[in-house]
Amino acid sequence: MSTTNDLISGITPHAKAAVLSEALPYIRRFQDKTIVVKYGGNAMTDPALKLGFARDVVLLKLVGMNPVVVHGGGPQIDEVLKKVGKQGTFIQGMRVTDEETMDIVEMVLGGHVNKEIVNLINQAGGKAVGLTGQDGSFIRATKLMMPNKDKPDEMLDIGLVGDISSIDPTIINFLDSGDFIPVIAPIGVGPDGESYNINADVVAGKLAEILKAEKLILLTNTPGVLDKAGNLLTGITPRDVDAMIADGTLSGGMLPKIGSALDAARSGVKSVHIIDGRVPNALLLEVLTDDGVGTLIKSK
Ligand SMILES: Nc1ncnc2c1ncn2[C@@H]1O[C@H](COP(=O)(O)OP(=O)(O)O)[C@@H](O)[C@H]1O
Ligand SMILES: CC(=O)N[C@@H](CCC(=O)OP(=O)(O)O)C(=O)O
Repeated sequence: MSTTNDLISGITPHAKAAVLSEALPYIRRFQDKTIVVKYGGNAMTDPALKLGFARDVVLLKLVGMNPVVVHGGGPQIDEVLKKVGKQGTFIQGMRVTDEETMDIVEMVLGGHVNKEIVNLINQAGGKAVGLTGQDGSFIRATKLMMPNKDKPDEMLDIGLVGDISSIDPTIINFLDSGDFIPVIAPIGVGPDGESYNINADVVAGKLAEILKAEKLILLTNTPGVLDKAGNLLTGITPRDVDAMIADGTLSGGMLPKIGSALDAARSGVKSVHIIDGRVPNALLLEVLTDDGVGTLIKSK
């Protein structure tokens, strides 16, 4: 994987200055605005990319925006499940979560992955604070009952998976105003204090809505949303999404992602993007340059 230094080594000083200058209108436009960034587990594979992501987040904070990071970690959970002889099972993009799996989810997401991102952001010069929805009970959830898409009047029980009932933004606003960068693991707390596993795209979408975010950016491991032939779609509407779900073009982890992205766009988040987290500095490209990357999710 090439580093930022490799990428810019052949560029003239004038071209570098031009890129910085191009960022100015975006820095002004997004001053004090909240940008919710979902960092998917599939985009977290390469150490140089992870460091680059952390640097991008810190840069956005230092130029006056309020980045809020929500992370996933599906593949990282699968790795630990495998070590204990369990196989991850998903229904419509949601992990079937029994008690043992939930313990592993808390350990991997709330522990290892969360602290790694916090540490990387801090190493890059930011002040990150890691949270799960258990902290201050800020993400409340109840057990999700999922409609069976083959039998519409039947509900599926997929274990300790949470349906968000409320998000209290107080702690996030408090951290933002203190120049901290919140880093959130997608775990909710139930009425009796129990933990629920929630898809990270769903948490990011709902949080963007509640925080009245300017942008929601979902970083994943594809160039964006792809059509049937595998070509990148630079923009999609709700009608496109319905058609692509019906004909199976959208499947697996893309289902909760696209659903959350659409909900956020319809609830007033000004721009919602699904972008390729494997591209170095993807976040900066999306926020600070004229060249949007990935797919823009339109509200209508
Ligand atoms: N039409 C589509 N366009 C792009 N990706 C798709 C599509 N349909 C299904 N996918 C799958 O969705 C995956 C991204 O979701 P997911 O695995 O949950 O990633 P993340 O960890 O980033 O949330 C892609 O790697 C791809 O396999
Ligand atoms: C209910 C559910 O599916 N939870 C997800 C939470 C992590 C996640 O969403 O990770 P990615 O963003 O990397 O896919 C899971 O257990 O995998």
